[in-house]
Amino acid sequence: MVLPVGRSFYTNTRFGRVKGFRYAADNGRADAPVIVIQGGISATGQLWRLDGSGWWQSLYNVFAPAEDVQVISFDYLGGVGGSDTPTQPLTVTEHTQAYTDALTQLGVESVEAWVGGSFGGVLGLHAAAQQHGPVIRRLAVIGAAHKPSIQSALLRSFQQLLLQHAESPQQGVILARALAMLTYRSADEFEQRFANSDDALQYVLAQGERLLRRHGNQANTLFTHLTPALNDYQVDPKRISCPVQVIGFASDSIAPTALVAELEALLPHCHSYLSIETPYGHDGFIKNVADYQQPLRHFIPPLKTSRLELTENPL
Ligand SMILES: CC(=O)SCCNC(=O)CCNC(=O)[C@H](O)C(C)(C)COP(=O)(O)OP(=O)(O)OC[C@H]1O[C@@H](n2cnc3c(N)ncnc32)[C@H](O)[C@@H]1OP(=O)(O)O
Repeated sequence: MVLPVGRSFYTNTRFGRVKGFRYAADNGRADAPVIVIQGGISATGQLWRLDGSGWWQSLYNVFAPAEDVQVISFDYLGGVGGSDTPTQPLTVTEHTQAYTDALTQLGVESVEAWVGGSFGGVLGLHAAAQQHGPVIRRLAVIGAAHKPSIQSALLRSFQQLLLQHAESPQQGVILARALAMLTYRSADEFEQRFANSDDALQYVLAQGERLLRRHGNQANTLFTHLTPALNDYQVDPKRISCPVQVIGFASDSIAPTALVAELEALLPHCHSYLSIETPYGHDGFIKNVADYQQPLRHFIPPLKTSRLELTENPL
């Protein structure tokens, strides 16, 4: 089955706006169960694209698009996509409330599964713990924990200092992202990948420049409106009644093994806990999908195999 696609879309993804959010929906039947998928702070709702450049492209094989589910993903408020930037930074609780309100506005009363990586996992934990909004029936938390690690909070504070002391906002973004990259990858990968620290420095600075090139001034709001929230949040796992699948990465410094194991131990209904060995650290949630896609598929309710064929818009 080939669905018509919108003017500028590469897949059958439909975009919409609700309560300041831009969202992307890969729709099956209009009444099909909803799966929410949210990525890290630099994510947009466009998870997959025909040319392979979607934010979480490797999840495409796991989920979408199938006729019997609707996959919904939001651009973050203050993020690099098309959602609004709030007048002032929101806390994680406020972000979560805004999300669940937007889902309610879309007529979603229950979410069959919330699949969240990194920031998206933190939001999923909050959404599942809150007593209002759509019911979350299953939650997959990938590379996230119920509170921030002290080291990652410290390094985010340094990112703020870099922004404040840089010669220009652009330079601030490059340096802050470069430092952030140290928290996204592991010491082992740097050891294997680079001949010396100059090569590694070139790589992380290139990542900062890449973020700036792609997103311009919006890249700045990542640091002013999103990352600060991550230094100060806590969710009580005991308030989460739905089954949770926890996926962690052995070399992750944002959600280190000790914290992820603590989350697993505190959850009333941990369906399964998977700790993946990888040199990619926190980026394991993007780079190591092949290592967890089977357990994730098993955790999420069965999807029919009648995949919708992707097509470019002929207009
Ligand atoms: C709490 C939270 O939510 S935090 C989570 C936030 N997570 C993120 O924002 C993701 C961060 N990670 C990234 O951005 C990574 O680059 C990923 C995951 C997107 C891709 O990882 P990989 O596939 O391993 O690619 P890699 O890190 O090598 O980067 C590739 C790019 O860097 C460039 N690059 C790689 N090495 C070098 C180098 N030594 N010098 C210059 N450029 C380099 C490549 O040319 C390529 O650029 P292009 O995409 O413009 O062609």
